[in-house]
Amino acid sequence: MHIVTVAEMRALEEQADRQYDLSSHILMQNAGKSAADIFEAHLLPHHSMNGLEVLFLIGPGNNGGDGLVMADHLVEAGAFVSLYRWKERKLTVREQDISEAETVSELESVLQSTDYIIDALLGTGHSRPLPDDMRALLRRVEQERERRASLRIVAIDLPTGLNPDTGGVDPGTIHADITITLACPKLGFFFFPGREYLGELYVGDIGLPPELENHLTTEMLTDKQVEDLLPGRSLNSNKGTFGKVMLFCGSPPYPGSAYLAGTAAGRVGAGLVTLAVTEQMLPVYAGSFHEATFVLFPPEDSGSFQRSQELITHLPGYRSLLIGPGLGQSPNTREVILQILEHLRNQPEEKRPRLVIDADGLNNLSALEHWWTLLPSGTVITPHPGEMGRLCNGLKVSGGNIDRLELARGKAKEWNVTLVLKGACTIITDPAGNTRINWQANPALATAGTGDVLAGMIGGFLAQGLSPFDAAGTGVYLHTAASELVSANIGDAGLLASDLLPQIPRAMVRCRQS
Ligand SMILES: NC(=O)C1=CN([C@@H]2O[C@H](COP(=O)(O)OP(=O)(O)OC[C@H]3O[C@@H](n4cnc5c(N)ncnc54)[C@H](O)[C@@H]3O)[C@@H](O)[C@H]2O)[C@@H](O)CC1
Ligand SMILES: Nc1ncnc2c1ncn2[C@@H]1O[C@H](COP(=O)(O)OP(=O)(O)O)[C@@H](O)[C@H]1O
Ligand SMILES: [K+]
Repeated sequence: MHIVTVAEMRALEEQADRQYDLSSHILMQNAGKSAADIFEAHLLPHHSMNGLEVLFLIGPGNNGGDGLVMADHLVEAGAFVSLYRWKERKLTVREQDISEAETVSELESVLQSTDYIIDALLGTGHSRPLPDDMRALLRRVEQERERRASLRIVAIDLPTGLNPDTGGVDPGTIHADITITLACPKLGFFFFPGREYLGELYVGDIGLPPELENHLTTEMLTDKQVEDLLPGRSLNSNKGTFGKVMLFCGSPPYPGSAYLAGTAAGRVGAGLVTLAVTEQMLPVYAGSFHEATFVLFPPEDSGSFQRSQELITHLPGYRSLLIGPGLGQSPNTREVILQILEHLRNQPEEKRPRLVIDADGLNNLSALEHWWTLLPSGTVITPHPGEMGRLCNGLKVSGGNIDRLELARGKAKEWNVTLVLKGACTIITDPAGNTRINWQANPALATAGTGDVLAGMIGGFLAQGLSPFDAAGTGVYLHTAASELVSANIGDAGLLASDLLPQIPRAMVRCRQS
């Protein structure tokens, strides 16, 4: 599903008119019908439209027009609809226009009884700050919701005052419980603070021919897309079919990282997981990770060449290699990484394992000038904002605002990598600028070790033959989907990274069933 800027959305609408005779009027009819259908489906199975009280706040432009069409459909389906036209200060209740003098008190009484308020004030045409009286109206709606927890607010296309290009919000913008956006999600939905204002997001089809979107390169990850990307599982398969993953991860202070990443690689379906560990570390893993095999690695005080050669000797036959989680930072470790990278660069592409570098793999590299020139092509890197900052010479990288999109795109191209810029609404972008953004945000994931799980999942998908961009997108999406399954039981705090592991296969099943 493509994500659009306002300019792209307008261009799509213009092209639909020019090439397919889909006038603005037709698109609006489709938009209003689609919003009504989504609203009705959302109500079921607990509520029906019959007798439901719905108040529409209607703005001066096409967003208001969408609201009017939607209102007609709701009336037909049996709802009690009131319309408040903001510009004209005019209220219509059950088809009766309320006289101007009484509008204010009547609006107040409708507000106090309505089940739903539909925000069709402004959509993508919002420019300039919201006028005071519109802010006051929205504030009154917000107060009413605070008073009455059952009141629900539905935004059409977007919550009024949210900037669809940047995710900025006007001080008057209120949180929607549901946003029914039209045709495509808007770029600003994936950035903060806007992301917090949308509630549940639905996308309404307005009948734009899909081929109009062919040139768009930014997508929202969806169940359907990930389902299509998941590797097939033929009946006649063996562990070789699903690829082997090698991990160079974990060190005495951080033993759990290798376990979390390795198990995650297995949980996404990789055929075999091997940990390259020192003899000192072996007992830690042998007791907890029964399925793994091990490459015994010389200890850190032996020469880096001896260490890297041990791993390199075992690499043939491995389809992916994960370097980094829990590795620690030291000159020796950095040397080992550099020698492994040199070996991979000198291998023909079809023979070498696909590489994922995370955490201390990145931290070790970021100390070097032009570190990216050392990477083999097709590498995936998975920095969180702090690691990204280090990779960018100490730049301060934001947790979630729009700046991070341009940064990610620019750096994926400059560094020639598939870049996973982690955090709420993780961005995945490749050197050609293709971008996928994860809509899911879950604060339960903000805990140590969840990044190790993600890196392992991506390694596991690479081993199964997915391209770097697809493996990264699939891993990111299922990682949050697994966290949602955990959160369904425990809420949004208290998740341990290891809780994700058994939920990963369930997240894949859910994706396939959706
Ligand atoms: N044009 C089309 O073909 C389609 C448009 N659609 C709908 O149309 C919306 C965009 O329509 P518009 O371009 O008319 O934009 P809006 O309906 O968002 O608002 C534009 C109107 O609001 C006024 N306005 C802008 N900023 C304001 C502010 N701060 N305070 C008060 N008034 C302000 C403008 O002067 C203009 O009259 C979309 O969000 C979507 O809901 C959909 O129906 C799909 C098809
Ligand atoms: N609020 C959030 N919403 C969605 N995902 C999140 C959120 N906070 C953290 N994450 C995800 O959790 C993981 C944390 O990884 P990272 O910061 O590398 O931690 P660690 O190195 O301790 O494992 C990343 O995949 C990140 O995208
Ligand atoms: K709106």
